[in-house]
Amino acid sequence: MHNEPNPTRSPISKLSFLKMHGLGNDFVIIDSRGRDAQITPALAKAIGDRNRGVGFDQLAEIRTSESADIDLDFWNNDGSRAGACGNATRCVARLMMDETGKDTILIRTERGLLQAERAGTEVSVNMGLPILEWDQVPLAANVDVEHLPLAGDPVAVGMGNPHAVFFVNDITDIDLPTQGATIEHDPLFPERTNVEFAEVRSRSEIRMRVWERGAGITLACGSGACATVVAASLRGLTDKSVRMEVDGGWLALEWRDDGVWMTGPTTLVFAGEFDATFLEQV
Ligand SMILES: N[C@H](CCC[C@H](N)C(=O)O)C(=O)O
Repeated sequence: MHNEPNPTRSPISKLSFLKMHGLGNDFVIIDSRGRDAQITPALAKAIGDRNRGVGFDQLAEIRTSESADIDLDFWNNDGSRAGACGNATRCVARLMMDETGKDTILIRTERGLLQAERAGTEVSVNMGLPILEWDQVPLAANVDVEHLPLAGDPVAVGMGNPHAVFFVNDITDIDLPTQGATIEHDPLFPERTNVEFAEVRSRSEIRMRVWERGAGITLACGSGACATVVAASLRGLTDKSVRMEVDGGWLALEWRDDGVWMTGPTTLVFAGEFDATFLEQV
């Protein structure tokens, strides 16, 4: 009997990973440098299952880069791709800083080249300039991004992924699962959307809660925090530099001429290895 490899099966027999989080926004990080991409939608979904896999808000796959320190791809736990993920970018930047000893890391993501820097015990990343053209967010219709024609008068902001930011008087007064899921799937957003609710506490402080496209409620969302400071500043509600309290802690945000900078903590939780029997079932 021949022991031919089964072409329908993943050729991966063991898969090492790291679990990290930034403000409780949690990630599985897989290093695929020097080899072909290993993550498929089915594998992302299986790993992302909190009962049968490990669970994560996003999976980040590190790839060899020709133009930066690394390339980075993001997956949601429903198996869909995300064009941007600020907190995972900060987490992976921390790994690369520890690995190389450098204080500045260049990371190429789907939205372009991002620069991350050591900021004391924290990590800052420039998430790039906000996208405010309706077809680039993207939206399904040519409407005013600063006042979307939806109940609650949200602002649309693209950060390499779509966001709808709602300003509310009282953050405790929102039904996040119901409103989040409804807005995520509103036909105005052809690629669905991440949804942020923001209570402006002062010109320099915002309380924000998030419903993420493809992941649901999370304790923090870096690109969502960036979108929120842009929206608040466009509406004249805050300055361009704010402290933001999310469910998982605090981020510092600053919309500068070269992009939206976000600073916050990163935590390495553990290193693990997916077993061959788990991978074979995917
Ligand atoms: N947690 C991420 C955002 C994930 C966005 C993802 N849910 C999408 O489909 O765009 C962050 O820190 O920016």
